[in-house]
Amino acid sequence: MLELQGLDKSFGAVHVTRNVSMKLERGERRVILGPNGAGKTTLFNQIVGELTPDKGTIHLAGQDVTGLSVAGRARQGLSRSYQKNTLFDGLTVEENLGLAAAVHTGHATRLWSDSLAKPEVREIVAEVANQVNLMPYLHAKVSEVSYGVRRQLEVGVALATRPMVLLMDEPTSGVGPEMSKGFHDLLNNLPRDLTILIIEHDMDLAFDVADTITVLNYGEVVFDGLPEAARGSKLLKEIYLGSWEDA
Ligand SMILES: Nc1ncnc2c1ncn2[C@@H]1O[C@H](COP(=O)(O)OP(=O)(O)OP(=O)(O)O)[C@@H](O)[C@H]1O
Repeated sequence: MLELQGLDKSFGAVHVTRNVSMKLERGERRVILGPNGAGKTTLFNQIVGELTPDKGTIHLAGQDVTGLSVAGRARQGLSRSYQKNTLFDGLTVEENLGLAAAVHTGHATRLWSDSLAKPEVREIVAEVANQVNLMPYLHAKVSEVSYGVRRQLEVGVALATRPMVLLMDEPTSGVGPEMSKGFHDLLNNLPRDLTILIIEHDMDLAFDVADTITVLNYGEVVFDGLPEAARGSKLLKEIYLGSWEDA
């Protein structure tokens, strides 16, 4: 579903991504782990289209999307859940989901209340609100909901574009252990045919939600395999200086 081949990226003399390749099958949930500075975010930005790789290709459902913009990739089914604040604070949760769905379905018009009334848009909003447990908050303004609900909504907005592949950059950063657990449950309850790639440095999340794990170190893939194998890997213990055993 998503295939990266030989992605290479340098900033001046700093070689940040080194010949990174991986393949995600449909429905696979893969977590990319790595210590600070390993190049995770730089890799993520190449996949979503915010950075152009110096070398290598990105294929989505068999199509080469390496030359496409962020929006072009989104149209092909690659959606990103933003950590950055991309929600409309003055609008309700329902309106935020509706706008994403309206843009995706081509129903976005100047009079956006009309867009939100379209049956196709309403259907997506209801489906996504259920998937990410937002039903109780639909009519609340984003500015009034908790940080945790905002994070759920960010995932919901990404899902409202009906992606084939969902990318997330450190989805539980900044949330406490309880909320983090709720987020793990949310991820585990998403449709099984959705392919998910998560960049993370929290090993708990990786072991809880991942089917497969890739570990980056100094921009290079040093592990690619099943979570059980990752747990037993000496190399990974070294990279994480013992913290691995606490995972
Ligand atoms: N635009 C840039 N210009 C120069 N160097 C950069 C740029 N972006 C990233 N780097 C460098 O590339 C390296 C990898 O950074 P990156 O943010 O991709 O790592 P990371 O694994 O996501 O780290 P973290 O977990 O701390 O977010 C770092 O040494 C960083 O300083």
